[in-house]
Amino acid sequence: MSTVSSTLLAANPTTTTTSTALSWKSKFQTTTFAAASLPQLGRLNTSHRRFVVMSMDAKPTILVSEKLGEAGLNLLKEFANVDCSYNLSPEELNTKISLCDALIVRSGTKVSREVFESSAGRLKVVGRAGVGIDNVDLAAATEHGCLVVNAPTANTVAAAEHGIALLTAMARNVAQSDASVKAGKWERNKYVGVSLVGKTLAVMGFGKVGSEVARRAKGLGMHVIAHDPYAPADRAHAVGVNLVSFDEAISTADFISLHMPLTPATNKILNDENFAKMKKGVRIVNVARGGVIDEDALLRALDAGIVAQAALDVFTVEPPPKENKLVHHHNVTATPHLGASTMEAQEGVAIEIAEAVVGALKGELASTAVNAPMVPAEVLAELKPYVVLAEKLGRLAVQLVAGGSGVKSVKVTYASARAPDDLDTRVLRAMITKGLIEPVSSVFVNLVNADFAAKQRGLRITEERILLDGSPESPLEFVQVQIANVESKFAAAISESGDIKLEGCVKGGVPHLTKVGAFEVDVSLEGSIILCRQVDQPGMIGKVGSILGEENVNVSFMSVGRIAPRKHAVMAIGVDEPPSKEALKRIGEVPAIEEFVYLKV
Ligand SMILES: NC(=O)C1=CN([C@@H]2O[C@H](COP(=O)(O)OP(=O)(O)OC[C@H]3O[C@@H](n4cnc5c(N)ncnc54)[C@H](O)[C@@H]3O)[C@@H](O)[C@H]2O)C=CC1
Ligand SMILES: O=C(O)C(=O)COP(=O)(O)O
Repeated sequence: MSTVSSTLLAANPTTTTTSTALSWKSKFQTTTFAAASLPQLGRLNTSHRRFVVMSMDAKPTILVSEKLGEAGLNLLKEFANVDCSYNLSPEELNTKISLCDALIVRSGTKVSREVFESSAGRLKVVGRAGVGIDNVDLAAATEHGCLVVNAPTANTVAAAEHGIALLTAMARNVAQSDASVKAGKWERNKYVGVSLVGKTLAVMGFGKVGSEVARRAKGLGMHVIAHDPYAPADRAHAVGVNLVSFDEAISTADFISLHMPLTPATNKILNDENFAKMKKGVRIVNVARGGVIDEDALLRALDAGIVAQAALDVFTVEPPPKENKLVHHHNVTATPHLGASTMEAQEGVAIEIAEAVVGALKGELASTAVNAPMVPAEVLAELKPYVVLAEKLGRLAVQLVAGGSGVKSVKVTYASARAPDDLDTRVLRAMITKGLIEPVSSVFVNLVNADFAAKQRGLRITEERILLDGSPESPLEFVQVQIANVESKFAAAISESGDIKLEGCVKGGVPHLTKVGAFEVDVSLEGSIILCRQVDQPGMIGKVGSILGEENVNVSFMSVGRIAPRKHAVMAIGVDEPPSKEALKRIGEVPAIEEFVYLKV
């Protein structure tokens, strides 16, 4: 039996059984869901603990477009159909992608906007088997609700070791002299190198790789400084490194080693202006990304003798064109993007990315998500019933809006005894957004694209916290959703402030609706709901209950909230199956009922 956790990264549900969507499944797929893991599937008779959805193919398809370590491939194959197709042209990739639920790439595949557009919504996860995600159009991924995960740790040491290999090889002309010996020459005077000990190395980007390079360079007796606007000074001090300004780093260094990501801010950060600030005879190592150097400017700096040597693992265009002058420059050592290419790193990266991709396809939150909030598994487990509550409140609230009133402004209030930094509401906000948008549009919304989807619709969601006294044992006491400046098809849902207002909480792990407008109710959000406003009087529950009974609708909960005896009251009725039109008509005809609405949960 395979179980699927309720997912936050879900595909648009094509099945009608669930509101919080499934992951990669389509309505043709056979999957057995454990009822307990999918509370949103509705109330199940205990004799029907499983849902079975018929299928043509029970496995998702994962396209692996570049060579991946065997151990990772094996993990993928246990869960999915794996299509290893290397060296695809962009057109071939665009064609294939519409048949794939996940794509795994390294640095050689450009995952452009066209890839996401061509996938027509099927692609749910892009796994980058490595660190740099500059080859993935993250904005397009997010807009298409596609999660991007990377494998940020497994190749750190390999990249750092390659940096050191290039540093030492460059200083001692290893590549050039090797070529010379192989050409039958013996040029001992030509290849006199420079020493590293006592020299200053500037590590540009003091992250995982940069700090490992620094550690190793100190072992070689170098004086190491670093520049990284975001790195904490104490982490640098722990390695015996001083963080300095960009200008100080590049102007005092004998060697510069680049370890920052390629971003708009670091693009061509080493340019003519900055080469001019460097010590004459500086040596440069780049195992980061080709794009952080203006390659034409580097060529000019090499020719002018400002840069004595460069060792480059990465290039703006990979592979670089055959006639690339940098590659052929006698003072340049070049390797074909080998930083991560050790047996150990490739196995590690493959396992790291396979686990992340499979987890994401199963609907789990990835801890290496690049374009979605990373919520630790234990926090998510605790928030799980609130996640369901959040989506249901959004879904109910939007159904209360009268046709023609555009929803533009939503306020969400979280009441909790937890300190604000001890309660991560991003997931809840995303799920409320999902609930608000999905019933009234054709888009699907998940944790990845919720904020984007809201913004695109001009939907402003503000969040407020009510800090309660008491025990912070449960993360939330209640959640309120208010929609401002709209009319409601159920006038009683309008609160004193003029907004549609719903409030809910979790009781015994089950989400409950506890307030509609100014009326307190208590109905478990497991089936669907009928809300009736009536003049409070004896016998109302019986009347409506018997109409539903006669129409064969199972009532799960009934609750009446009133302002004062014999005044207006709101009755909330939980029903297991949708009532027929006839049943609803009969409820509307009960004389004391002033208005009613049927809401799908
Ligand atoms: N050649 C290869 O095969 C490999 C290349 N890489 C490249 O190395 C880069 C670094 O990898 P990690 O250390 O794992 O990433 P990381 O995210 O741990 O470190 C990057 C560091 O760069 C810093 N940074 C950002 N903007 C900066 C700026 N303008 N100036 C200075 N520092 C800046 C960040 O604060 C961060 O500390 C990756 O982005 C990737 O492009 C990584 C692995 C293998
Ligand atoms: O992890 C990175 O950022 C790398 O540059 C490694 O690239 P690769 O997976 O070897 O194509």
